[in-house]
Amino acid sequence: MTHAHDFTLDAELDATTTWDDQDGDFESGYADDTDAPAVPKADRSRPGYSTGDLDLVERHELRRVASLRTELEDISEVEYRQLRLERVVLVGVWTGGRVEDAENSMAELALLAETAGSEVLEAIYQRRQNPDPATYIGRGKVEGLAEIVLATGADTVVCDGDLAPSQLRNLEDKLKVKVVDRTALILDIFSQHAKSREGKAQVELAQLSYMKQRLRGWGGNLSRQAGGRVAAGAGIGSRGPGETKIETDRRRINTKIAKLRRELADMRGTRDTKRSQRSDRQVPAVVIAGYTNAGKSSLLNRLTDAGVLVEDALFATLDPTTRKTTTTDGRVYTMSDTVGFVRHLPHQLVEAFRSTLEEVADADLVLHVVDGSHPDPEGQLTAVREVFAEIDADKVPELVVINKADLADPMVLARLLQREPHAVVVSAHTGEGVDAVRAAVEAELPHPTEPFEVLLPYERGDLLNKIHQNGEIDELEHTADGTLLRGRAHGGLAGELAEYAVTTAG
Ligand SMILES: Nc1nc2c(ncn2[C@@H]2O[C@H](COP(=O)(O)OP(=O)(O)OP(=O)(O)O)[C@@H](O)[C@H]2O)c(=O)[nH]1
Ligand SMILES: [Mg+2]
Repeated sequence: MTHAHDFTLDAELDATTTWDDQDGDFESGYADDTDAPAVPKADRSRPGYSTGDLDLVERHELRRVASLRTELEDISEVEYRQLRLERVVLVGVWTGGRVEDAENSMAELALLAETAGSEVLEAIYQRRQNPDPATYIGRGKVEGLAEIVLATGADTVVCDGDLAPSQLRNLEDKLKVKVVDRTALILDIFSQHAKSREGKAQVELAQLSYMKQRLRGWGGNLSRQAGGRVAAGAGIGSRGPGETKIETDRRRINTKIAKLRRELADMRGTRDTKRSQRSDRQVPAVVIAGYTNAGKSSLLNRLTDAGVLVEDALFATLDPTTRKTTTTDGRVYTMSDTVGFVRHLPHQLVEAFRSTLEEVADADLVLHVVDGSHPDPEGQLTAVREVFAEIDADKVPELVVINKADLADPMVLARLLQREPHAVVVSAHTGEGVDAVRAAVEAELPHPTEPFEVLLPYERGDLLNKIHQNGEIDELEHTADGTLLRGRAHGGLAGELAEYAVTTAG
């Protein structure tokens, strides 16, 4: 059993099955073959499910009625079709590299699927030079996959890639269940989690663009769909799907996309104004970024008591959440949470989320959080840095924070520290290392540079406050005429202080 592996996940991922083109058979990945059940454990543990062939066929028929065919109707409403994933089988194609990479990729897909609210019944991948242009996995393997779908009672197959519309359609035709790709899955998660107006608009835009590309591919399905619905006794004669309908849909999608783009441009204007106000005030901005599920929101909570939503689901954060906080010596700075990164983030999403990510490029410091307990933290660091480079955020000073120290293997932590000598090890969970992170952040914050020496009258307590919050004080003395201060401030504040400057003669 060369590729046998149980994922070390909480996921109900009981088995990995690998197909190898060389030997033609597919291999089931149960670690112990004597224990290999006829159906995956997840299914066995489900009371009321029998594995009789007839039942399977019946369940299959039921699911078919409730699957994609009926949901295509949504397109005419110019609404993104809801995936409503429930019981899924994951499928990947492993084209090269280490076995662990293939399995990490599948494990991540499993986490994504669970985040979307589905139950993972089985994960399989095939070793092959390239994905099949027609069916993603090898044509000969589709039948085997169909059997697994039937045996597990899955209602959806999720492919670990960005599939062509024709590939999705071919697989759906053969498997008789809904087939989605990684992009659709991520879009679905985004749409479930987006909360702010801007976040929602961005997700919708990305969904519409994705859908528009697929409309062409679904043309054939749309026509055939009528038969399916007639057979199911629904919508007889009430709809006439066909090319004209697709054209209408496409036009409506285009109109909606244009409208969303305009709205987003407006929202972005507001955001830029806010940001320039901040840079006028010279309040340093720290941004927490990193791979999804690394613990960014948890760390922000620890550092600022912000109460940001923390969820053991990928993409818990979709709103840029900014908090104001202070250093131990009273200087004010902001700290923002960001949306988590994923590998192979669909290109249309990178663009859609650019305004969120741009915050990283504008920051004075990035806290790059990585999950030290993940099987491949180095891979995550690299993947995130690639995105930083894409959005011109790679020039921003970066502080690597290795989180989940309480879970991580000490050997892995040591290995990471060797690679990232300036990293800080922390557990947002236990609080271990949080003070070290805070100290490191304070040390990295840009310092004000304009020296001042002023005598502030006592009625200018407001200015004194500002100096405390945004400047640095070297000397402070209370005199009969006011407060005598020496230190450094940012340009704006230094300008305000100018009128109280102490002349050397004083
Ligand atoms: N054991 C342990 N769990 C942690 C730690 N930090 C975070 N977690 C858990 O990891 C999960 C993800 O944490 P979040 O803070 O939501 O992660 P995130 O990076 O903000 O995730 P997204 O916003 O989805 O990208 C949650 O279940 C946390 O409770 C830690 O130091 N130790
Ligand atoms: Mg978060």
